[in-house]
Amino acid sequence: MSTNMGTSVTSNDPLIEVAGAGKMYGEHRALHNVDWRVTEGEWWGVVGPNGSGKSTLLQLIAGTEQPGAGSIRIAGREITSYTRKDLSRMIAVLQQDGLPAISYPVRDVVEMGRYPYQNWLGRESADGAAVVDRVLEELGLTEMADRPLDALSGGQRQRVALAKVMAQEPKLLLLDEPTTFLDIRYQLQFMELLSSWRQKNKITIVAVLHDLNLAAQFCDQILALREGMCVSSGTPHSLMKEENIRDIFRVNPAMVNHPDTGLPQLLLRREHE
Ligand SMILES: Nc1ncnc2c1ncn2[C@@H]1O[C@H](COP(=O)(O)OP(=O)(O)OP(=O)(O)O)[C@@H](O)[C@H]1O
Repeated sequence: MSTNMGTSVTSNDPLIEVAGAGKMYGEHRALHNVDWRVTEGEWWGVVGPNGSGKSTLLQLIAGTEQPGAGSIRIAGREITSYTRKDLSRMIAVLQQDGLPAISYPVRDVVEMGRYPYQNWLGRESADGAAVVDRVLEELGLTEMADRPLDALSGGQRQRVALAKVMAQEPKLLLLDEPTTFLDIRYQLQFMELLSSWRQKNKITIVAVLHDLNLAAQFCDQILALREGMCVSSGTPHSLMKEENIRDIFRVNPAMVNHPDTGLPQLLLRREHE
């Protein structure tokens, strides 16, 4: 197995290339024949009903599950050709409840993001402490760096989880419903933090999101799955149309344009008035 990172993407190689990917769990088909290309620097939202295969797709790209059919290529190479440590230098994953309420101090948790850069003695050659300081500062966590995680609110803990993946300095960030447990203010704050971090560091983001309005406001492109298949992909304007939403989610929507940006936003119509 090669340890050559080879993470620079040539102009022809997408950062992620999913080709004919399928995944079975026993008799259950979680994904079927998914083709998808993500170019470096893009922010994709992955949407779809419960059980449509979003998390499974993310796990294939993270390398934590193997496809039963097709292939996953990262930066032009089969994902299986990378070592686990190579992948963790390149890809960070953040789940919906990013960190459990344990008694570890904030700084220690953020430092864990530096693990992929440490040797077997737990030391790293680059100045990891400076990276951790900078990330704590950027996310407004410096004041609470010594507080234990279990003394923070869920929203603050999710900010620490974001700090930990930022300290990892990935090229690609995979997020699985990261705003699920956040109130609307923290949801927006979380997405804005991601957005400015992405602009500064030119990273690529793939985020599974249930909130279509947030997806439309922040993502460049959206991929929609239904019953394990890719049913639509494109810009928020092209995807967020009444007929698409009705078809994918089986609800009756009304679309409006955001008054600030003109981006499509969705209102739900009640079935019975
Ligand atoms: N480890 C597993 N073992 C068996 N079945 C699984 C496993 N993981 C997922 N599945 C099944 O595969 C299908 C797709 O699941 P997945 O979690 O990818 O969907 P999802 O779109 O992320 O759903 P949600 O929006 O509810 O989180 C579901 O029917 C699920 O029950």
